[in-house]
Amino acid sequence: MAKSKPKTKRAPKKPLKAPSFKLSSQQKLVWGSFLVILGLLLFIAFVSFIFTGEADQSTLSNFTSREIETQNWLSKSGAWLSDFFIQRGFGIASFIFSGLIFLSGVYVLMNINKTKLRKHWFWGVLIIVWLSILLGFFGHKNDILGGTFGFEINSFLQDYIGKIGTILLLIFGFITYLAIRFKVTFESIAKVFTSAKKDIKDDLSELKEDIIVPLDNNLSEEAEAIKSAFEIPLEEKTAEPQTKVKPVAESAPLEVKTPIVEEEPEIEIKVEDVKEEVSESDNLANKLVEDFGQFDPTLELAKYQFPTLDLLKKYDTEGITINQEELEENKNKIVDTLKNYNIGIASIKATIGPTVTLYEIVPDAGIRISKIKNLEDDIALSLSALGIRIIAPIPGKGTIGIEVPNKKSTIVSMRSVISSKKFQSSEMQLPIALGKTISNETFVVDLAKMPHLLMAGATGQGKSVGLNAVLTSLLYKKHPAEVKFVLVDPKKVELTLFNKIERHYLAKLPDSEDAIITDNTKVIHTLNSLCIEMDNRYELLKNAFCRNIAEYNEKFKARKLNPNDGHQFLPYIVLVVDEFADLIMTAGKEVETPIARLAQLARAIGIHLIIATQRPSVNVITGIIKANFPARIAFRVTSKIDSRTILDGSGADQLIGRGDMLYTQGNDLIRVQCAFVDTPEVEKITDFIGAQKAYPDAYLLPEYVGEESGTSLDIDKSDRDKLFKDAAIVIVTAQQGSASLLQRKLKLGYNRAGRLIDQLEAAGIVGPFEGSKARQVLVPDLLALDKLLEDEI
Ligand SMILES: Nc1ncnc2c1ncn2[C@@H]1O[C@H](COP(=O)(O)OP(=O)(O)OP(=O)(O)O)[C@@H](O)[C@H]1O
Repeated sequence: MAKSKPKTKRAPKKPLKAPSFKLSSQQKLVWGSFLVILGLLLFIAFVSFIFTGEADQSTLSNFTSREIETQNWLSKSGAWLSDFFIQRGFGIASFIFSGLIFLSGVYVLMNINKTKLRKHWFWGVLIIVWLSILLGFFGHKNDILGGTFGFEINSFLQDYIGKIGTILLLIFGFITYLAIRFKVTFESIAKVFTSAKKDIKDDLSELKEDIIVPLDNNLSEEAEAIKSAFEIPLEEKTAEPQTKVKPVAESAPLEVKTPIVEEEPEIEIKVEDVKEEVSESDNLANKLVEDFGQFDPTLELAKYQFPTLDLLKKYDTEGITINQEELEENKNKIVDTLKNYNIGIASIKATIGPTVTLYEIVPDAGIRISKIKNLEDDIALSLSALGIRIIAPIPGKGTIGIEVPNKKSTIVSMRSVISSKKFQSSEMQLPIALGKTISNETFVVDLAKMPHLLMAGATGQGKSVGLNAVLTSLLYKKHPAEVKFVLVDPKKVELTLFNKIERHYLAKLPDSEDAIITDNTKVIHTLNSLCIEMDNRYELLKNAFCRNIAEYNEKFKARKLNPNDGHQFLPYIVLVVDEFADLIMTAGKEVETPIARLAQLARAIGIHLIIATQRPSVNVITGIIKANFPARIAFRVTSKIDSRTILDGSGADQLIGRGDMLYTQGNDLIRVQCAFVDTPEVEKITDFIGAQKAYPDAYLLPEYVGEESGTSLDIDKSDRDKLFKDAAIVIVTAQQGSASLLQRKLKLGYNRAGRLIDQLEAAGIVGPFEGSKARQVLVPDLLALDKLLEDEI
């Protein structure tokens, strides 16, 4: 069946262009001023038309003749336009048109969100129509009140539903408008009346207090009568007002209440109390929202512009190329190999992805799945390709999948995933566009749902690119007020570019100069500080009766939480640790404990962890860390054991590198080609953001006072390691206080060497921990050491 001619064809590409219609700054200026001026001209022409319209009527038929003069302030065009809009159109409601056009100009000039403008136009046109019909009701043919439109529609309606029907229809239109546009409800109208009633009641009680001296008894009685008249419907609707109009002493509200208490269970009364309290605070919040609108966390950087798509690169090699010959060849090889082992195939189907093609086969009835699974190596051999992965069966499909790498892989650009509809229209809290799946769909996940991410892979397989893809996604979707990054980069080179957006997006310790953390002591401080931030946030959530950060922020935006009680809008915090193995090796438990604590507890309060490591060994990814990182990404690793450590199964060892990855968030393994974002692209994005107005400082984390100086000095002499003296000799001889020196010279494990260093510090032989530098040796030579040790005894 092989075809003689290799036929290549391009798969239909998804449109890469951003959906929005963009104008350059110059075009905006031209368009904006054009619309503003047009709006003004129309307004002037319309006003003039009210006075000169009648006189100009006769001139309209001779519009082209220069001899005939018009009186409109804007001459012939003014007269014609006004006649068109007002007389023959919508009557004086047409003034709204000039307003809408003027407003559109302002929006374009000031680059304000266009969705709001669309709303204004929508409602504006509806009001024009409604007003024109309403005014047409009162007007006559050919008058300017409702215009021809208003008059004609009116006469049409009146023919069919009569005058009363038309009025009722107009009222209905008005109510619908209020309900949809201003969300007015029957309850809110009732509330307005109730609060008015309450105001009057308060005024009356004040009045009553003023009239203490019964000089004017009648007035006091009157006031009381009015007061009780209002009280009755609140307490008990059935009670007759007359019974209440009694002298103050006899009005006895207790009498009314007692039967209620007896008949009704107590709980109901309590419920009413609570309701009143809640509604009062709600009322205040509603009023604040009415007056000032919802709290907008982005207000401080209101003019902040999100990075544009053109900062990201387009790649020529993008788009899937289908090589029919390759497909056919691979299919035949798979079928033949399976046939050699007596496995018949009922059907075979291919799905082409960016780096691999998935062949889905349905074996003949009675074939055992394990038999096919065991043939992984044989199929790889016959296809002479690395990175064959067999998925038997594909979850939820009832077929067996064989993934075969494409001869020519295609790059998935960051631009293509960021511009995808799936990412652009995602409603996720922290959306991350990771790349494309085997079926070429953009793969978007929510970091807030993960809630933490573990990334592992051998060196050079795409981890750093993956981290950059995650950070880029968030930069494209989240305002600086909504998310903050804590970046830990022991390699000191990978994340430095993000320094430029320190005052926009980064969080740091109050006393530190650099926001990106490269030093191990600082990492420990930062992690502990994040734990404090976590505890503080939990306290805030508890006080606000919220279960998670999303609820809390919603409540804060609705102005239901008082900033004077310490409440504030809480941005998400994303902690990114590159080279986690390095940290664990040098700081061990000190790092593991806060990380584990954050991983266990921080999800609800919006702190999310992303940890990347080159060495996915069990002493780096410990059980406690694994248990709290259900979402994992595995790039290619070198051994099955490493794959098992990350994914709890094999697969990562069969990837082909360069961003080919497996993603899991529990059970399913999804193969994704990671989106590629290059350093120059990240640089452009950070430059773009960095050039804009920023907050005065990075987001400050709570202060953490380290304890390491105290703890090490508490070590008891009797607890010293047997090798303590030997270690001291090694350190003093080499004049270098490092644990790795002890490891090498005394052939020790890291932990024991670390303990020895702590003991040497306690004994005053080496100085305190200084991050990546070796500790200072405080004893100059062996003689001094001998003396020091003797003195101790
Ligand atoms: N998604 C991708 N698409 C195409 N090529 C990629 C992708 N990811 C990585 N590569 C290629 O692999 C190279 C190494 O990637 P990267 O620097 O991310 O590896 P790494 O795992 O971080 O390595 P190290 O651990 O040494 O820092 C990149 O320079 C790039 O050429």
